[in-house]
Amino acid sequence: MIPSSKNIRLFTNKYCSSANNVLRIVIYLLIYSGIPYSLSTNHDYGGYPDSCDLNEQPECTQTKSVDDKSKTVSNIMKKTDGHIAWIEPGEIGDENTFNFGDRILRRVTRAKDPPVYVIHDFLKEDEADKLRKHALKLKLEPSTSHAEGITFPYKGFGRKSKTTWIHYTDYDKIVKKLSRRFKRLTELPMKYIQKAELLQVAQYEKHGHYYTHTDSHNTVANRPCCGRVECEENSKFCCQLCRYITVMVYLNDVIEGGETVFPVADASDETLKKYQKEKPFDLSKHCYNSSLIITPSKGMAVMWYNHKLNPTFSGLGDLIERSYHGGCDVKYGEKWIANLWVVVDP
Ligand SMILES: O=C(O)CCC(=O)C(=O)O
Ligand SMILES: [Fe+2]
Repeated sequence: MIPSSKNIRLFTNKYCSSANNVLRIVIYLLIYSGIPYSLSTNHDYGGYPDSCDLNEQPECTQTKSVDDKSKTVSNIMKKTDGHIAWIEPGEIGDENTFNFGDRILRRVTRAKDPPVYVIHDFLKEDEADKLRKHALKLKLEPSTSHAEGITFPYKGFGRKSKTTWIHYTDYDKIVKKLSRRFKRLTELPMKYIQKAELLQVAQYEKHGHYYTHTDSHNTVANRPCCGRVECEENSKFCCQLCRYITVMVYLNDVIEGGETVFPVADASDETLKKYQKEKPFDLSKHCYNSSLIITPSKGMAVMWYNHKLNPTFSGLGDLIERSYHGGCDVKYGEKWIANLWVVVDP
């Protein structure tokens, strides 16, 4: 019998729908067994629905992709029951992709200890320009080192730049949904971005630099985190630095110099000890001995962890000793950066 088109339709409907069902079950089993995640380190964490990003509704913490990941990648802890994300760096060169609607961005591992990631084109050229223009309008003042004398050994001469600060409600107006971009990148709940320190914009002119330092330090009991309280500038006993993550974005291309360096990233214990003993923090002399050297590129973000999490993954842990870093001399041109310091209470 020659099958009529109606018969073919019935046949295909019947068998294709059961084939579809089988396929569905296989996909379901694969997803819930975690096999896709254990087979690949190149996860796409970019799939959160838009509606989930801004207001942190409880259901947003329960999206399937989050649950899948927390089942299979145990060290990526999510905000359910108070856990805070710590993104495992994997191997150098590993990358995760993010879908930002009109473009795909890649978060690439550049170091494992501390975990350092770079994200090219995190800001578009015109967005970086707008932030710089806004900072100029606000007027930049000669930089001081926060909590001088605690994290920074030079009392002033090791940092040559100017800075100003922008609240998230303002930078979100200048660069649409930038706070949401920070949230996606850090994989932290929005409240950590909104309660981060103000966004610092810094301008280095020729010969500008920032010698080796850590952005944070080990915390002490009974002192609030800076960014949570109003303090007199440099009054180191009023607050303490609790900067879990730094996200630094280059706002221009530097003609020559101005590299960001991590002198002892991934170094052996022996090298770290020697570094801490000899303190070759003067980057005008020691820039290029660093184990990780990042060349500024307009719009690129560099993200790193300054602290581990405490053993329950619910608060700030120890300072990561190898998070020493700094900015080398700008040899020609100038250098602009924006720093977001995400605060987590101990
Ligand atoms: O300028 C750089 O590359 C590093 C800046 C920095 O470490 C800071 O502002 O804390
Ligand atoms: Fe720094």
